[in-house]
Amino acid sequence: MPPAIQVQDVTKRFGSFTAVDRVDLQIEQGEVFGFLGHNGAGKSTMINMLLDHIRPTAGDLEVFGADCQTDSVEAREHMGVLPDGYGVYSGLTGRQHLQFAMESKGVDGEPLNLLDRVGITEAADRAAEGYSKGMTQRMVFAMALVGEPDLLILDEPTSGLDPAGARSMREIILEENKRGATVFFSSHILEQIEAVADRVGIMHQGQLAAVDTIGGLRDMAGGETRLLIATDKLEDTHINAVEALDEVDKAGLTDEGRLAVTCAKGAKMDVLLALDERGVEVLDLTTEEASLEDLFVEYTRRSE
Ligand SMILES: Nc1ncnc2c1ncn2[C@@H]1O[C@H](COP(=O)(O)OP(=O)(O)OP(=O)(O)O)[C@@H](O)[C@H]1O
Repeated sequence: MPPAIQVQDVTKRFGSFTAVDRVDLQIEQGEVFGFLGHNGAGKSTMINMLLDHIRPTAGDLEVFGADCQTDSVEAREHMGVLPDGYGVYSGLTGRQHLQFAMESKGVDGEPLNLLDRVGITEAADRAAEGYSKGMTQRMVFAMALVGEPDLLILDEPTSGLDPAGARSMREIILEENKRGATVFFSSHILEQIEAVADRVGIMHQGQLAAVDTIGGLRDMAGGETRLLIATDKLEDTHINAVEALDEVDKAGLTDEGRLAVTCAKGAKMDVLLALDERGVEVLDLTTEEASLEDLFVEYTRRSE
């Protein structure tokens, strides 16, 4: 079984500027893969090479075993694509856009079913150029779903969507994955990726800074955790004592007067004991795992 996406040593230069720098990436069939990076990190450039809209300066890209450049027609047959910034056809309704997508893929079906799935049935017979940004995004997503593609390539799929729209998009992504589709989607909205992705790749300045599961990234980032502790009393000596513990990175007071401690995951008990020994009673304790946002900042900082 070939991988859904195989990228080997790919570089893309625009003049003297390197937009993608020696990237290797393999995505297995059935994965939901989140492609994360700041503006300008190289995400769309990678996607455009998969679609053969631009050619790599060096390296190879394959989709389901088909070379994206020399065998681009076959590669494209596997894909349903939601591009970044789709230009609608003037004068065509939403329904006609779907009909057009079906004809180009040689697929029979009822456009309304897909428009219904993305929640814009009522606008089906209005000209799409009058759609709002979110409605256009939903329509283009419906076009990507035509023909149950093996691979969904979604470039910033939630851009322009309200929170309900973003949630429904995530639900559809998971449904598509359940029926067997591999999903590759780019975003700089971390929670979107955290909510659905099996694995995450972090692009930074054209390079793939890290690829792993969210759990794996957390472990690699040191497995730190943040404790928020409400106590009956708290003096500087208590805070200093906690901060002096081996596996504690920092300890300080929050605006609400709680003790905030960043420490290794296993150090929680040491912190509580240190407080107990000094007669400080713990009234409440919450633990926060590092968010994907923290990991992202950590990785991009490290690869600079
Ligand atoms: N055709 C082009 N000519 C010159 N430079 C380009 C071209 N296309 C992209 N770039 C540059 O390559 C870099 C990567 O751009 P890319 O669009 O891939 O980023 P991105 O990660 O998709 O960003 P965003 O999140 O803003 O969409 C940017 O610095 C961009 O200016």
